This record gives sequence, structure tokens and C-alpha cells, in this order.
Amino acid sequence: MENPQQQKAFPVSWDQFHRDCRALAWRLSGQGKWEAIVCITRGGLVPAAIVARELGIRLIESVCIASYHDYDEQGALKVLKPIDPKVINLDGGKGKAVLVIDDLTDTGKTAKVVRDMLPEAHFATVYAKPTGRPMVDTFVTEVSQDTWIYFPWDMGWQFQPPISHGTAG
Ligand SMILES: O=P(O)(O)OC[C@H]1O[C@H](OP(=O)(O)OP(=O)(O)O)[C@H](O)[C@@H]1O
Ligand code: HPA
Ligand SMILES: [Mg+2]
Repeated sequence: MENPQQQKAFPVSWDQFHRDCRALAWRLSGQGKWEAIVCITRGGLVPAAIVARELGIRLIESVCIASYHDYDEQGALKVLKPIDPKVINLDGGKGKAVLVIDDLTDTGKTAKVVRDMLPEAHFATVYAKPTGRPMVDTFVTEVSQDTWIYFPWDMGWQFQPPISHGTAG
């Protein structure tokens, strides 16, 4: 993983994120009749809340996975909390009744770990990079692999130097 400072920046505001989550819900509506959402924490929590509201799904489970440290380097994936067997065992035990949601797929490694737990679930992310794209069934916006997505919960307001000063990224 390249240092985000050297990558293209794709900053996302709360408003844009809400719209993109609604667009994801529109794409998902009509594709399946899911009984539960499994969100991949922590990034999947916010899109899962919005999609659950739009699709009327009230059974929400989490799978807690940590991988990136210091915002840029991906370390070993750690499953901090597995999926409740009650959710795994819905409709045959392979995830047919489950919608899995995350904020993005980058290398696809996180999605792969969860796919191994729920091979027949539908995987949805708001954003996708080319390497991770084959791991998800539905997404809204693709960005290039050398783009770093800045989510609104990681951001704060700060002064932007004018473009003419030549330092804007
Ligand atoms: O496709 P990958 O290369 O595996 O990367 C994508 C994952 O990385 C980020 O999560 P992270 O592990 O940083 O944890 P967080 O959701 O708690 O921020 C993001 O939310 C995805 O879950
Ligand atoms: O582009 C990204 N942005 C934020 N978190 C991430 N985790 C993996 N890739 C990214
Ligand atoms: Mg995550």
C-alpha cells in the first residue's frame, strides 16, 4: 500500500457519502430479499445503517475486522469478533439471506475473509478499487488503485492553500 500522501486524494463529505449510500440502496433494491445485514466494522457501520433504513432490514450483525494501521499500511487481518451463528445459519447456512456491507474494497482481502465465512452472501460496498472489485457484487463508484478515499469521519476542517501556490495535492 502506497503512502496516502503520495496518492490521489478522493475526499468524501457526509452529504456525498449519504447520497452514495442511498445510490447503493437503490442498486440493491430488487436484487434480493435479505433477512439480515452483516456490516464489516468499523467502516461498514455507517453505510449499513443507511442501507438498512432504505431497504427495511432490521436484523443487523457485525463482523469485526482490523487490518490497516496508521491509516496506510495493511497488516495481518484480525477477526476480532466472528459472525453470530444465528445469522450464519439463516436459510441454509451459507449466507444466501445475508447482505454484507462495507465502506470500500481496496485489495479485496477483507471481503475475501468474510466471503469465506458466508460464500453465498451478497457483498456490497460504496466504493471499489480495481483489485478488490471482483470480491464485491454491487458497488457505486470505482476509483483508481492509487487513490486514497478520505471518509468524513476521518476528516476535519482546515485551511486550503490556493491552487496558484502550487502545493495542492
Ligand atoms: O480491501 P482491503 O484492502 O482489505 O481494504 C478495505 C478495508 O480496509 C478498511 O478497513 P480497516 O481495516 O482499515 O478498518 P476500519 O474499517 O475499522 O477503518 C475499509 O473499511 C475496508 O474494510
Ligand atoms: O482508500 C482508503 N481509504 C480509507 N481507508 C482505506 N482502507 C483501505 N483503503 C482505504
Ligand atoms: Mg473496514
